[in-house]
Amino acid sequence: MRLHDPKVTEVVIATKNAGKVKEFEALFGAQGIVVRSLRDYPDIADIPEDGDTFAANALIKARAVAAILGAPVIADDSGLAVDRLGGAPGVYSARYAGEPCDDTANNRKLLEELRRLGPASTDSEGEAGPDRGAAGGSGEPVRLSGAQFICSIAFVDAEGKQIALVQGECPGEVLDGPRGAGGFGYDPLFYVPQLGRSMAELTMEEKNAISHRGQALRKLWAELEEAERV
Ligand SMILES: O=P(O)(O)OP(=O)(O)OP(=O)(O)OC[C@H]1O[C@@H](n2cnc3c(O)ncnc32)[C@H](O)[C@@H]1O
Ligand SMILES: [Mg+2]
Repeated sequence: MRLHDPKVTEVVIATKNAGKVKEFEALFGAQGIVVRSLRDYPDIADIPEDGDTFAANALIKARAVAAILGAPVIADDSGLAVDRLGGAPGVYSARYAGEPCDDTANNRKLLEELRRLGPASTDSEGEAGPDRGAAGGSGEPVRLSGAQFICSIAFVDAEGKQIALVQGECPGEVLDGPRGAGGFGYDPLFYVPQLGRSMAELTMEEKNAISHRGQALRKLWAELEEAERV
């Protein structure tokens, strides 16, 4: 990938999330691009994320940091949309259990909310199959609901003008308890049916190959390459 300008060797990503930074480092590192994040700029205050959508929040973060640094900036706004919770926690994923953001508390709240609804059954979602919502003694993990990880990535120039805005999605299911020690956030509760493992049981490469973030970033690369061609 050439990020807009082939001479670019470094990108700024408007995130404080260490898990996101590691994933972006792996994704951009493969292109020889160094990632800077807000962890390198500790004086930049928290940016209010008051948009209604992931896309709006990604743009808010990218523009706020571009204005401070006077440089092009990428931002990622992402989260989990759970079918049986009507798409919650959605844009509130980071503060689902309140502020400050606490992954363990968020995961606990997600399990509480789903258990409150009772067992997943074949009726509520219409798509439940024999291995959903019941362990059935088959060794299959218990899944409480279908869900999607969603990631919007915004790229703005130094003046805050939108260069690209893309979104990636990753479908899966919410487990009834955590599995695995990798990843971050909701990964231990997010089961990837086609791999038979939770997101937290995947290597970084496996996660980036299928994740909402990996997909969004590949769309961004494709858009920028297309823009350079015309
Ligand atoms: O705003 P920044 O500084 O980027 O960091 P953040 O952690 O607040 O990020 P968001 O506002 O985008 O909120 C995303 C929430 O969704 C969760 N999340 C996003 N991507 C995830 C992933 O790949 N795996 C697990 N959880 C994820 C994450 O843990 C947060 O709770
Ligand atoms: Mg945030």
